Amino acid sequence: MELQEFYKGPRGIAVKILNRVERTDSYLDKLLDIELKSDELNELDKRFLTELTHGVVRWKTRLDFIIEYFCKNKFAMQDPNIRNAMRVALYQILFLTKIPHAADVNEAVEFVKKIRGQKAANLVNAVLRNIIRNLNKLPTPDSESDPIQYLSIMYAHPTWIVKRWVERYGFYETEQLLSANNERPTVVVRANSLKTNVDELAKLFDERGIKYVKSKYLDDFLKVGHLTGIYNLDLFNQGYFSVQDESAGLVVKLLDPKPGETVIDLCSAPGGKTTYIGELMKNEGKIIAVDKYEHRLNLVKQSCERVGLTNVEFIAEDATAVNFNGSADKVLVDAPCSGFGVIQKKPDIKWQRELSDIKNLVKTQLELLETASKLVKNGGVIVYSTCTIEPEENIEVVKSFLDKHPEFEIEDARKYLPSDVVTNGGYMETFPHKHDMDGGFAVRLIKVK
Ligand SMILES: C[S@@+](CC[C@H](N)C(=O)[O-])C[C@H]1O[C@@H](n2cnc3c(N)ncnc32)[C@H](O)[C@@H]1O
Repeated sequence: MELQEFYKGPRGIAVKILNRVERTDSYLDKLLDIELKSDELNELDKRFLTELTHGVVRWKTRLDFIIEYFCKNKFAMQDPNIRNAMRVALYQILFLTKIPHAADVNEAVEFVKKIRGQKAANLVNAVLRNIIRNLNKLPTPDSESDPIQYLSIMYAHPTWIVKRWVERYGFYETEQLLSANNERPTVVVRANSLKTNVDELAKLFDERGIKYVKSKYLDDFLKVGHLTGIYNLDLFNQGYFSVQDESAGLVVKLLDPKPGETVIDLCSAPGGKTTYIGELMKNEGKIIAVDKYEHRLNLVKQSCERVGLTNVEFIAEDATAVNFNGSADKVLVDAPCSGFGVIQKKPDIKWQRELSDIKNLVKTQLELLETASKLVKNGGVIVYSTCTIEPEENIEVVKSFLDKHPEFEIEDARKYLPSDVVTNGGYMETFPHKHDMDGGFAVRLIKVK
């Protein structure tokens, strides 16, 4: 029998995806997307598959710590199929408590028996049943002797990140941040003002039985909870709304695009901010959407079409290499970054990034700002933003840029944004544990001469 034949159903496919994430550093969502597009699973199973893969990646080292303890340190040496089948089972035992534990164990045992034989299945069975018997006395690392290791395991984040955050925020705030990062992400949508308004969209959601609350930060945003299948809704396909986190929406509010202006979006794909910019400009004026990768720029094109924007030009180009002068009113640099503000949505990021990535990204971020400085007119505005909370990629980049460019200065973000997302330095900083949205950074720079 081909190995592929074993990876059936949501649990089997989850193991296949998790094996590949571990082996190849592939992005979880890309692998998941392939499976979600196939007809092999029904809607319910697709949701379950997403829950299992995200859940296991989110809690990986916590799950491993428990299994390793009950495996008497033989877990790490097991074949990836066995390890991931056990993680999938333990994730269900700990976090999806509606499913009877016996079913979680049986599925894992049967899968391992087929793929690795009876002896391996016996080990899986014995360990998982032992864990179930000891659910009220699971092992925990000692928080006193090694607080970093404690947080790192209990909240499943790499030690090097935890260490950085404890140094920056202290133990208790780091614990809150790590805990918020492990929440299931909330889906937030933005009403498309070209086609509807937030009250009408709310009514349309009511008619479809979709629950929501209004965003407390943005008038045109609704938070719809943990809804899956949002992209399949008729209203989405008809362009009535886009899915966008509030932190991303706030970046566009800070840019404050107006009808008739010329706005350049230097890192535009997949287009969440481009479309919001276009909606606020009421489809009047010009937007130039740039991205380094043609295939990603196509996503921006599709989104613009879906929401009904007709004033967007698309340029697939490395924005650090373009050498042209411009006279844009506004330039958005939504830079590639480490993504540590979006760990809720992309839990694999925390395991894939290394400290050296941050240093390499800073170079590109500064180069992008350099390009932006040439494209914006006197009196014009650059907004520099990221979806990370790492100062090296945020305010430190801005400081380096301003040292070299005295013709720019920071304009206080309070003029555009609610004050609780603005720091004393006048720039936006958001955090999952403080604002219940993605972590992010944005600063508004004016070219004063
Ligand atoms: C954070 S994402 C942008 C998200 C987008 N603004 C949105 O709101 O949907 C960063 C984007 O920058 C693009 N990018 C990376 N390096 C670039 C470069 N040198 N020039 C232009 N685009 C670049 C990536 O392809 C990626 O699409």
